[in-house]
Amino acid sequence: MFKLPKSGLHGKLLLPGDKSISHRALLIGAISNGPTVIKHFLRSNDCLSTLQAIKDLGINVEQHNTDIIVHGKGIKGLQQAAKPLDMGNSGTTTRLIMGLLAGQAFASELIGDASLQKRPMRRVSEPLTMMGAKIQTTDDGTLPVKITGQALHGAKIKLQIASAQVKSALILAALQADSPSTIIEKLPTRDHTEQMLRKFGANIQTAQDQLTISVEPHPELEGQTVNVPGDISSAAFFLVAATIIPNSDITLCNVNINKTRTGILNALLKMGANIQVTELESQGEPAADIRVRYAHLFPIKISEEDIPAIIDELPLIALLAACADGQSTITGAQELRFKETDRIATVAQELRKLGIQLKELPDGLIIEGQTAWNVTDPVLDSHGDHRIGMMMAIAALRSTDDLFLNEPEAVSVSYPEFFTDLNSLLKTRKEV
Ligand SMILES: O=C(O)C1=C[C@@H](OP(=O)(O)O)[C@@H](O)[C@H](O)C1
Ligand SMILES: C=C(OP(=O)(O)O)C(=O)O
Repeated sequence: MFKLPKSGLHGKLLLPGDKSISHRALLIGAISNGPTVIKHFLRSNDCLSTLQAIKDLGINVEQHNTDIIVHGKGIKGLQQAAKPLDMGNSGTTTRLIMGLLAGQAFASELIGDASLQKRPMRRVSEPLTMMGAKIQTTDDGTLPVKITGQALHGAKIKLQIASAQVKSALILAALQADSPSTIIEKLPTRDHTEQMLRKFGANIQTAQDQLTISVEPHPELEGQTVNVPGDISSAAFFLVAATIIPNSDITLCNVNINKTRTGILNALLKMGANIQVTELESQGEPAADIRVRYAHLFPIKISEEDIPAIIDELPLIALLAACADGQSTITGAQELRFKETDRIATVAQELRKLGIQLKELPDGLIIEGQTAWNVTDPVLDSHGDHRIGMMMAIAALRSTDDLFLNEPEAVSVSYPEFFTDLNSLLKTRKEV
């Protein structure tokens, strides 16, 4: 159990690399010709699952701390793995690799940890079947998944849920099909796969509606250098911490500000947060330094069309709402129930321990702001979910009680240095 610190935040922080971009750089590097150099790669457990998977598929990888060189062998260069591929805790690895392996000339099996074994995989296997894929899940639609690689055909597929993982799996399969494919999203989701594949030489068009994606098969993908910007989903914990802890003033450096990811900035600004974004020159995805200071907060309404750009930050929105001046609502977020934990349930359960009043909806939460935080249980729990653990560590900074966190090590899934970085921002304040 970990005793949680209390203080305001000051100083500067360089965020670790973006998780979504790190996964994609490994996978796309593996199926490209020649070396791909990944700079500022995120060495978290989830990305290391992807790294191990491509090694198991016969790809040589050089590792120099956060610089990685992937020696890609082209789209037909992967080899059958000698054993089931272990996806660990990573939904992104699993779903993207399902699309990649569906069109290969060999069979694969995917396994994962207890949390990942509960997560739905038919959302990927069913649309892939429309391209001719042969994928078997358990009767519950979960891992282990068996993929018998097939010759795939192009298809027009309309997605039923807004998911970048599902979209990316279909794009990776469509690259291997016998004719062009069209994928139509329900709502625009993060577009790192499309952006990166274009950079590597693929012909992928996104229509003006931002929903319709056309994929030409069999591109000549050439290895590239990928500069991974800082992860806005990791920066979000400190954006929120500095906003809710009086006297805080921090600058988060080199944070990715891809518009499909900046829902947290938009929400903070709507709530009255004190944020300055200074865009940096960048050779890859856009990045910025973000200064944030303590502010008085107003309530917010988050609804379905807002969700994709803020999906992983919704637990933090619940915390912000608890500090705001009135009642906030999150709706249209049923996808939260299919993450590492059911994040509607775990957010409600954990924030209630601090005395925060909230109501669970099937697809979201109603949160009462500025109710007295009367701690009813000082032992908080990550439930093995990195984002819940980090959100509760930030919530604990607002409470005057001594609080503890169970399973703090879950943070390593996306942010192994989280507590070190948090402590550095707290220590800086003492020196001021
Ligand atoms: O494509 C990605 O890298 C991700 C997409 C999102 O999942 P969904 O596609 O299930 O919304 C997000 O929650 C996850 O952390 C990363
Ligand atoms: C949902 C997440 O990741 P994944 O789906 O890759 O497990 C996350 O990082 O919050």
